[in-house]
Amino acid sequence: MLALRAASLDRGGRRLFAGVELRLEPGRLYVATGGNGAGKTSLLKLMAGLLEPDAGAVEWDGVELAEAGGGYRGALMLLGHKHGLKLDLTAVENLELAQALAGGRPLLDPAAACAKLGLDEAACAQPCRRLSAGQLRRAGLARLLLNEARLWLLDEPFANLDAAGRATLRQLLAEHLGRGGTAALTTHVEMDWGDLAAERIELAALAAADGGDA
Ligand SMILES: Nc1ncnc2c1ncn2[C@@H]1O[C@H](COP(=O)(O)OP(=O)(O)OP(=O)(O)O)[C@@H](O)[C@H]1O
Repeated sequence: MLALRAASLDRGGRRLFAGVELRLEPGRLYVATGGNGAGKTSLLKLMAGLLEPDAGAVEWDGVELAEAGGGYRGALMLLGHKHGLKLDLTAVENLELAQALAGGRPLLDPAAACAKLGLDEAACAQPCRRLSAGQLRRAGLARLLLNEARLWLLDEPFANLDAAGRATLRQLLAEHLGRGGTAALTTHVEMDWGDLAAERIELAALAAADGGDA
């Protein structure tokens, strides 16, 4: 389980939040919301161990991320707001590479993962530079299906997706939570989370609770 303990984060000379206590429980979805520059991506990077807290701690199963090392990387699937695909490779080739590099137990083969994200064979067989923005997003999200990961951290995963793509992603999230996984994501899309029972993390509220500059 990931936990922020009295965590503070400054960026660009500005305090984004301070003293945040947060536990990401198994089977739960957390949705970070806030305007541009509010700190949503920074919060995910802090959770991923890509940024260090300026005060307090971020822990995985009770161990600070800096110490948790490979155990944490194997449990984590982080998808940034960029698609992260190599444009000269096909979607399947990208996924083969991602699966080989990932730490967790393999779950699904890359072609099947592409198909589950609604990419047809023609889309999967051409270099990613020829795909549309929504197709690129789908190919990037297919990485969620490749390897077992207890914690998904997803930055703007609904961006560029049409209604069918959004429904697919919701289904993937529901299946992940149903397996006891945890997910935290950022979004600008207002949606009814329904059965997913998302818990909101409102960046403005975190900042207001602290207030002031770094
Ligand atoms: N590499 C960086 N160096 C310094 N400051 C940064 C850096 N990246 C982001 N910031 C600052 O951190 C603050 C939060 O940025 P962040 O990207 O976390 O916001 P966000 O809520 O994800 O925004 P958006 O909705 O626009 O994606 C902003 O004030 C931004 O200028």
